Amino acid sequence: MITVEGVTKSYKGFTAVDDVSFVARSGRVTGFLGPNGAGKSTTMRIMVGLTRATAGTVTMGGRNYVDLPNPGLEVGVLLDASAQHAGRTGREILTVAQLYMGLPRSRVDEMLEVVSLTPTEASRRVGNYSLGMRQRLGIAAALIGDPEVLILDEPANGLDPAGIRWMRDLLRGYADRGGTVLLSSHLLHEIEVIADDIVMIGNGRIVSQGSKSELLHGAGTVVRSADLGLLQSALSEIGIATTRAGDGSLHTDADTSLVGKVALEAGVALTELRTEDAGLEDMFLELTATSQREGATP
Ligand SMILES: Nc1ncnc2c1ncn2[C@@H]1O[C@H](COP(=O)(O)OP(=O)(O)OP(=O)(O)O)[C@@H](O)[C@H]1O
Repeated sequence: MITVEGVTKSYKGFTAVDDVSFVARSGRVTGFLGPNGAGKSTTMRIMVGLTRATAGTVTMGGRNYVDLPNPGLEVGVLLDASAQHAGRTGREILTVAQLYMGLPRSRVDEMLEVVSLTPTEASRRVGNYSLGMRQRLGIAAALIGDPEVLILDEPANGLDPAGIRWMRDLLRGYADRGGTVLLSSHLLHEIEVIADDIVMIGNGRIVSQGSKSELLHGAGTVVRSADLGLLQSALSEIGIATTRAGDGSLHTDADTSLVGKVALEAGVALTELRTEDAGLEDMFLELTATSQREGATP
């Protein structure tokens, strides 16, 4: 579990992270979402002691990262896949981590296999790796100590579709075995597919957080019928506004039970009645509108 409490980071009068608090729970994948410059990387750097917070604390399993005696055994970190020594081979980088953490030598080959780097690739210098290969190596280095917590900044960057699917399955399995995964992304679809919980940040402040189902649920009702005109007027008589979508369905903010009742009383047979899920993209653009460079209107 990661507990972030009141974390603030100011740079000469500019507040990059402003009183951020959230919990990433064990057994769950927590997606940390926000537009460019929102403060995701700064918050993650603070978590692992690379940037000093102006205020606030971050603990993992109750302790500060900097106080962990052998941090790689407890927290796996991938902040910047290109930050590895370009002159070392992939195998050397994992071997350094293995020696440093006091792990058996066999862990290196195990990890290369987990991230699908071939022996030939592992013997090439990292400076010649593609971005996707660096991400794979970075994930291997994060996982090598079999930690309980994973902190990954944009891990899907540079991965091909098969690589993204592989990473998704890997992180899902990791969380299902009780691990805590915090991953930042601005790839909304990725977060929508993989995350159990979502923390959204804009301009350094948390704008929304909760389980994915809570956040994306309850945006109104979608209804279909051969007689939508009659239903529309029955709803409008009791003050419920509706809109017709291009696909022929009717949308309203009222909840499904009320719409169903009105339809029954009006004698309108429905072919579909369901809660409308808010799309993550719409929600993201709306909640982070003030920090979007391109404005909020899609
Ligand atoms: N060392 C620093 N000095 C001054 N400002 C900084 C420093 N580090 C980060 N910032 C600023 O803090 C803000 C948050 O940056 P951060 O890298 O945390 O954003 P991010 O959400 O990770 O963005 P991205 O999705 O683009 O990676 C930005 O405005 C950035 O310019």
